[in-house]
Amino acid sequence: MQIAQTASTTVPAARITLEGVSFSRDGRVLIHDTSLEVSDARIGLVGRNGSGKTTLARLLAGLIRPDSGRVLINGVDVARDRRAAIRTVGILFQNPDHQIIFPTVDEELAFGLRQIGQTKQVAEEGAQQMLARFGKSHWQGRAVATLSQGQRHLVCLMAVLAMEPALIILDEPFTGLDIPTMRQMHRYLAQVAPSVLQITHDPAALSAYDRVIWMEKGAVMENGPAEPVLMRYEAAMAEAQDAGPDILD
Ligand SMILES: Nc1ncnc2c1ncn2[C@@H]1O[C@H](COP(=O)(O)OP(=O)(O)OP(=O)(O)O)[C@@H](O)[C@H]1O
Repeated sequence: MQIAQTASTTVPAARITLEGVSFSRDGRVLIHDTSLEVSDARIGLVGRNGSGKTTLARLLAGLIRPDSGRVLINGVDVARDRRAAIRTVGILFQNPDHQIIFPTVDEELAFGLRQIGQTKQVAEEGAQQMLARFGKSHWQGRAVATLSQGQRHLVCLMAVLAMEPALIILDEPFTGLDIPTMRQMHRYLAQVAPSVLQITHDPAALSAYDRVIWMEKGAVMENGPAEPVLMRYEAAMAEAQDAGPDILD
């Protein structure tokens, strides 16, 4: 088991288990009978457009329920035990506006903490602490609508981190950010997140990762140490560049 060095403590990596997971929509199989057992601090998820990465991420977060099989994170069946799941897995989407539901920054941060059972007062204090930790105490009471896209990403990240999940899933959440902002986001994550699973189309973003899972057509094509898997993935993508998209349609 890999260990993540965070700013405050040493936390074991989350245990991710898929047992014969299948998922279909509109009569199409999007994830085919997939089994997996991994426990690493930094995991990359790569694959062509439509290969099933976001669907797998949503299954891992318990946002959708498998038609058959189970998804367990640290032993929590995330689709069935939603209460435990929101303490265990956090997910960051590409577009912060799909995630933020409250008008002000601190309401947004406190909401997640209320969801995990904290009282209003404790949740509000937790929101303030999170803002202070990121040097953003002056965002207290700030309207989300007045923040830039990068700043909204940071709000989403803080909201997820405040809940201290064992696993944070990033579904291309930094697309469209400028390079310094993206680097800053990664620095924050490196300091605080125990386990991260990142979906990306940029293999360079995964160079320091422990493991890479490569999806093809709704199944795991490869799952292993980052460097050799990325090498084979990049070689396959270079070869396939004229072969048309890998979509399940
Ligand atoms: N709600 C849905 N109903 C029907 N089909 C869907 C649904 N969501 C996704 N799909 C299909 O499932 C397949 C996998 O989609 P998914 O979003 O998981 O791929 P992805 O690997 O994340 O792709 P990308 O790299 O383009 O983001 C695609 O063919 C997509 O059209």
